[in-house]
Amino acid sequence: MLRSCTAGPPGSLRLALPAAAPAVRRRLRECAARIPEAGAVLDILEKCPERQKKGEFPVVVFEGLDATGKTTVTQSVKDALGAVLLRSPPACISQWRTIFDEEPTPIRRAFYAAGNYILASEIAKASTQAPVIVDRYWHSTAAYTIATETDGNIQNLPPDDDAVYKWPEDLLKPDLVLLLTVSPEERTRRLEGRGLERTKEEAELEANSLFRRRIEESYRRMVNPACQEVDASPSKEEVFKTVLQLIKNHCAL
Ligand SMILES: Nc1ncnc2c1ncn2[C@@H]1O[C@H](COP(=O)(O)OP(=O)(O)OP(=O)(O)O)[C@@H](O)[C@H]1O
Ligand SMILES: Nc1ccn([C@@H]2O[C@H](COP(=O)(O)O)[C@@H](O)[C@H]2O)c(=O)n1
Repeated sequence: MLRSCTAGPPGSLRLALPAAAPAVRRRLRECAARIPEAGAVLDILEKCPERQKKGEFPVVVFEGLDATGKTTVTQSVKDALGAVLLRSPPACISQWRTIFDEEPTPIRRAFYAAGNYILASEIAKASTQAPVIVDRYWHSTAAYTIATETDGNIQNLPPDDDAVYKWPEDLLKPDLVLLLTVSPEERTRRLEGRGLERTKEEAELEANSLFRRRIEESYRRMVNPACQEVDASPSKEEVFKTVLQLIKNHCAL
């Protein structure tokens, strides 16, 4: 039986963050008798071909804390490029999200990791037809896991060259990952302006500035692909222009 991880040695982090698809499947299988939805996610995952390949169109991922503007800018970029917009976790499993959000870390993160592998099949297919814009992918799963499984300030994060910052070898890689950042004050303004009910994790993000800093720093330490940071504090129009230019420069569109 899987137990919840507490902050502590790198071993607990390794247990929390499955490093490849076989580990994700194993973890879902282990809890499927108790959580039928884990069996349902596993069934979908097992129908996805392994080691998905990208099509000829670019794949651009947007990452960042909640309320940094991902939904807003991804929608505009999608319209401007005639792209396909996908998000993680994908729609086919998102109805089970609240169930997994209540589970101990290893099971919860196995759900999000499975979502990334299922999303990879959608990206592979869509990128043969049009550019693909993705709202959260592996970097979110990794950064939130690392931040949850460590304590205190960013000095307590695993060192820069730790394997937790590496992209899983068997997961389809995007061409570009843009990390949207805004000041904590601006983020709070946007959260308040949006006025949606907050999840437990969002409430913790609000209350705990160290947690927020660990997430952002973990994003910054991710490698191959690394995140390209974008200051998302300007107006929606300006952020959109900046992002579109970055995509055009990087992806030769
Ligand atoms: N550049 C901007 N300037 C001012 N307000 C913005 C900007 N971009 C987004 N907003 C507003 O901030 C709020 C949060 O934006 P949005 O929902 O796009 O963030 P998000 O990163 O997708 O959040 P989540 O991860 O929680 O879904 C919304 O009310 C949106 O209208
Ligand atoms: N690839 C992903 C996507 C999401 N998460 C978790 O979900 C939370 C944010 O989701 P939103 O729908 O509010 O954007 C985030 O806090 C992560 O815990 C994930 O782990 N991996």
